[in-house]
Amino acid sequence: MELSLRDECHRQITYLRLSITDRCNLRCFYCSPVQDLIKLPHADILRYEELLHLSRLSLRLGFNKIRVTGGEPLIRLGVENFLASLIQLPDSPEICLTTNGVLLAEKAAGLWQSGLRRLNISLDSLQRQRFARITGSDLLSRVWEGIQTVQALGFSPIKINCVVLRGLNDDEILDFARLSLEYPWHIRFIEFMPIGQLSRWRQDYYVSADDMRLQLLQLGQLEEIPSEANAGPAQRFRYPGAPGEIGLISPLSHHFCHLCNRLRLTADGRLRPCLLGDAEIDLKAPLRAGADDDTLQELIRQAVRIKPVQHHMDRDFLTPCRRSMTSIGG
Ligand SMILES: Nc1nc2c(ncn2[C@@H]2O[C@H](COP(=O)(O)OP(=O)(O)OP(=O)(O)O)[C@@H](O)[C@H]2O)c(=O)[nH]1
Ligand SMILES: C[S@@+](CC[C@H](N)C(=O)[O-])C[C@H]1O[C@@H](n2cnc3c(N)ncnc32)[C@H](O)[C@@H]1O
Ligand code: SF4
Ligand code: SF4
Repeated sequence: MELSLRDECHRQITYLRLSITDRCNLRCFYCSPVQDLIKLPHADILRYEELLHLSRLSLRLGFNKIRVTGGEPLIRLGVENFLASLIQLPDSPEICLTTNGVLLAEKAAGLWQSGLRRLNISLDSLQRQRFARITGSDLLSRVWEGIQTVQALGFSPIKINCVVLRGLNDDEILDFARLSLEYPWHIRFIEFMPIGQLSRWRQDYYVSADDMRLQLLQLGQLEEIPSEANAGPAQRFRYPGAPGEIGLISPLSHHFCHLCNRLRLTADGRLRPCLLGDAEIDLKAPLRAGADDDTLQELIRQAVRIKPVQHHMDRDFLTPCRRSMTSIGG
């Protein structure tokens, strides 16, 4: 059994993100393309047993963390059983879910029973009408109810992801930050990235993590929290005495590519070495053609070998990647 996978830059690759559907029950402004994409035919989406097989092979190669995402992962039927199967895989990988929270209240008990504990929830406004404008649906109260339900059940950590958009929600940074004074949640502010050919990206919407930090300092000093093993890309802080944390995710202004530890599997079974690059390795075709485990593992190693040193986007030089965020999974 191999113990670890390192790429050409000596980065240890341990974290696999699985997009289990390209479908979503929201149409977030910063994520959905300007015109509807053709949905992947069901037959093109990896079945749960295929996802489990590829996860098992990845864990044998040294991966130890798997995040289930989408589209919206909670709209896929049977997601609770799938999570339970992932959690029971050998070597107890860390299993996490990223969701928009719309179905959390009704699914929370089932998710808890599956063994899932780690939840990242997207929430871009605490104001009802604004939430509706950003996501296309008037569902803030349902998401809030979902967050309160998972908090009461004991899920931990609960991370709230907020993509900050100038003129749309950047005046709510302090309202979000205050949640870290009241709850043990990690409130994470994310820079808007140009993803997908039909993205609504415009420079004017972009707010840098440095600007977010300046606003955050109005509420108090920010104590830096050192990163843990397996941590994601957030720089972490805490207001003195607060039960929760603040995170800044700055893919454009201060990228974290030198620390990158991840691969992504798209809903249709392509392994992406980088979120912001278009290179992909098809695992679905060989898997369905009956490729043996060695062949599939060699393809995973190949994705690690071609991982770019870093992305090449910045605010002034943008090369939006072609695929939309919903089929990559964030
Ligand atoms: N450019 C870039 N952005 C990323 C990467 N990973 C996460 N992000 C951004 O951070 C957002 C939040 O990601 P999550 O799904 O919550 O996962 P995570 O940040 O890895 O979460 P933790 O493991 O809990 O820290 C994503 O939607 C992206 O916007 C990455 O590898 N590269
Ligand atoms: C694609 S969604 C998938 C999971 C789930 N539907 C959700 O919203 O949490 C995963 C993450 O991607 C983030 N995201 C989507 N488009 C983005 C963009 N253009 N720039 C930065 N983050 C983005 C969302 O905020 C969300 O936290
Ligand atoms: S995939 Fe997530 S971020 Fe994208 S539209 Fe759906 S809920 Fe919003
Ligand atoms: S942009 Fe690519 S290389 Fe950089 S952190 Fe994200 S996935 Fe990793």
